[in-house]
Amino acid sequence: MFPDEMSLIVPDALDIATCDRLIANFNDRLDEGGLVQGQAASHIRRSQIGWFNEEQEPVVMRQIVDLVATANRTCFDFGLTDFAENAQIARYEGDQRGHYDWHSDIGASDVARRRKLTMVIQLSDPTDYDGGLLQMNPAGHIVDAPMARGTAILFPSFVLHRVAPTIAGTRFSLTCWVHGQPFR
Ligand SMILES: O=C(O)CCC(=O)C(=O)O
Ligand SMILES: [Fe+2]
Repeated sequence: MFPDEMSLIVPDALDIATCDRLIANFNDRLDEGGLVQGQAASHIRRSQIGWFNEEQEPVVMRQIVDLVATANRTCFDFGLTDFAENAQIARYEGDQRGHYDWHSDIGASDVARRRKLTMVIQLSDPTDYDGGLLQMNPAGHIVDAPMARGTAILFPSFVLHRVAPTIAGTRFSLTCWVHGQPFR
């Protein structure tokens, strides 16, 4: 069964304590994101990002792997083979109007062309920021992602999505990609 509106919502993918811990661990270790071919492209993306792997966060990665396996088996049925990139933590600041303009996650690089499934987890409480909405445009209309803390949103990596400008407070997210043979 392919999910409605192309995206699958999984509430409570991470518990609140884990969201808090990831935010606290990463908050002072994030660097400016949104470099496009080495150039700052703040009109496309303004956020600070960091990365973690299975060694650094074994429990979180295990939860993600299990969740993705179930989601793929029950909904997407894509040919997924590996997690070829580390997981990303991003921070969008209201006083910088943190955002990420409309894009697909499938890119030209060797790794980005193998992205098939994208998963975003909402790490922040919705009362901690205004704006900063994750939105998808799977079929010519905009679908807002749920904001509840710990909720995972999974969608095919070719689906257009954005983070609308954050206008107050701070939003943190966790994003990872699952890879396989490029779509054909
Ligand atoms: O932070 C988010 O909610 C989405 C991030 C994203 O789309 C990306 O890193 O490709
Ligand atoms: Fe994205």
